[in-house]
Amino acid sequence: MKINFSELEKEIQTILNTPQYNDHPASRALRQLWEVNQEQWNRMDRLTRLSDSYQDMMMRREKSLSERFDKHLRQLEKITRISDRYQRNLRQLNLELERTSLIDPLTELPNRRFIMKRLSYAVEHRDDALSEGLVVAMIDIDYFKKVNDQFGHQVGDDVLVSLGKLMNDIIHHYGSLGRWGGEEFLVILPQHSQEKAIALMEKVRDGVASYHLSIDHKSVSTSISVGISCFRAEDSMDTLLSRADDALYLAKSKGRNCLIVGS
Ligand SMILES: Nc1nc2c(ncn2[C@@H]2O[C@H](COP(=O)(O)OP(=O)(O)OP(=O)(O)O)[C@@H](O)[C@H]2O)c(=O)[nH]1
Repeated sequence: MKINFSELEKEIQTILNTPQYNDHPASRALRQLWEVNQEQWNRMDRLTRLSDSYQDMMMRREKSLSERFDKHLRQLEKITRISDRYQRNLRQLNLELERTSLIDPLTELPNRRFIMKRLSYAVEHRDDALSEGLVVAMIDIDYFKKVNDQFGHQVGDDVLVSLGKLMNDIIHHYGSLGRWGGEEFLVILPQHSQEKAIALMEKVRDGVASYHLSIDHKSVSTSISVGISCFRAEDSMDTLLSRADDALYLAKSKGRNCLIVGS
């Protein structure tokens, strides 16, 4: 049988409030039972409220912890993004720095430092057993001072850029061209016989001699002198280069617009 507690409570309350039952022997016991019951209800109620407020507190705490965790996570993501961007910029700057330390800013060809590195590599890694060896060619533009004097330094710069490109277009399939300094260039041909090197440099010399650069309705033409040096077993980088330099000097003294092989 299902007990209706609310009805039962009302019934007991009525009995306890009826004066004529006050002296009834069961009245005292019933009143005590009623008070114990009320006390237990109150305790239950306190426990339930305590448990509710404990759960509320835990939920608030969990919420605040999770909010703090999310905030830290967002900060961490922001720092990671900044650090990634910083590292990308740093890498870019390093690449730029490396590029500017090795590339001539005017002609955009390898500069003297870079071409020396390449020559040092070519000397170290040459194979003396091969029939064709390492050849260098030193190039100097003839009477370049006159170009500057006649047309101005800016036109002189344009001539250096154009000739650098023209010569590089011919040479880059076979070796490397770099700006040695001023109006001088250096060519490295890692695997060339003397004849092949002469033929190639003759093509370069001829290309420059027939080239006319037109600037402001003026035609600027130039020529180059070339000193060639082929690597010998007893050579160092210095002796190889100084033989090319001596050959260039001879080419200049022979009237320019020609090439000489160093002996
Ligand atoms: N426009 C310009 N001129 C330069 C640059 N570097 C060097 N020069 C010029 O190149 C000229 C070299 O002159 P010289 O050494 O007398 O040689 P040259 O007039 O070419 O005569 P030879 O070499 O004897 O045929 C100088 O006038 C330098 O100012 C440059 O980057 N730009």
